[in-house]
Amino acid sequence: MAILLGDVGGTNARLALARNGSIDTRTVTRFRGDDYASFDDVVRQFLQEQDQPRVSAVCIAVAGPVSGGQARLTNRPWDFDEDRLARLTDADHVRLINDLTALGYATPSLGGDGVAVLRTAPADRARNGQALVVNLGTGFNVCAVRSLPGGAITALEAEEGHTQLPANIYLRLLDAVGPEAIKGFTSTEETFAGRGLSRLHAALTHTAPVPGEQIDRAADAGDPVANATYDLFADLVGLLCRELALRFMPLDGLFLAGSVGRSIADRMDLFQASFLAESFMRHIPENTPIYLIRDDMAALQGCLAALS
Ligand SMILES: Nc1ncnc2c1ncn2[C@@H]1O[C@H](COP(=O)(O)OP(=O)(O)OP(=O)(O)O)[C@@H](O)[C@H]1O
Repeated sequence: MAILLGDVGGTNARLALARNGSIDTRTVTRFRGDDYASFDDVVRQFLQEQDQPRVSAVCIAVAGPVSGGQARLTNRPWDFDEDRLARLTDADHVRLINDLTALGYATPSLGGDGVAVLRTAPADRARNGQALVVNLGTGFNVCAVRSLPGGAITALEAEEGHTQLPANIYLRLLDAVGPEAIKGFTSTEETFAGRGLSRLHAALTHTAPVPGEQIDRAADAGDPVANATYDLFADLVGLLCRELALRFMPLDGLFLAGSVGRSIADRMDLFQASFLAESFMRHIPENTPIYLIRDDMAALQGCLAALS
């Protein structure tokens, strides 16, 4: 019987069925959160469309903290409950996990077109069995991954988006946007998620915030302020990733993810300049390879791995 997998972010929810140990790619469906009152409504519609009234197991990755079989999306008022999902799907086994934990579980199986190499590190000998996923999307979070003997991995939960900004990032922002606009940059997530990019652009243009995809398109079309926004943003993401590299030592790889993460991939020169800034322990960022997760289904793969 089929397994139900889900990746629920603040903007989009993706659902799929897996059969015989792999995702049935024909079933992958994206739902816009704004169009539904609850996640249960999304599940009901999906199972009906797939003509699949019951499944054997369920694993849903949620962009928010998970505890005691329950979860709540950070950036949308949806809640999740393993027992309720079991009743809805008739499944014997239901598991909720954090969406970044799911991406962490997916890292060993990423390959081919699913991942792009943004920077190679000089020495394979530096590998230490540790990796880090850094997601810039509707929200911001990280997942530290540790490889265990025998090929298993463990993925750690975190709420990095709700930490304070490092002082060097705060000061660089203060310099760029001034003492009034700096008040909006209250956390790592408010600075580095999609609304952080929008906030930065609004502060530099003195206009109302517009969505990140609009800034990306304007930058590609040669708009000077959109490009200045991205130049500063890529520089700040480099500084942040340098902090994260020192904190987690992900010498097997730092994996950027999320739509905002993907939008800075072609601005890696500015990112690298701050990522590799001259400093104590510079060899740690220097020995950290950087990858971009391009596979939109990576979190679903991680959900499947979490059930095995
Ligand atoms: N090309 C782009 N450039 C910059 N920002 C973008 C681009 N496309 C989408 N965004 C922004 O990315 C955010 C959505 O991120 P993503 O597509 O990773 O969704 P999500 O999975 O719902 O997010 P999360 O898992 O963080 O809750 C929105 O803030 C959106 O405005």
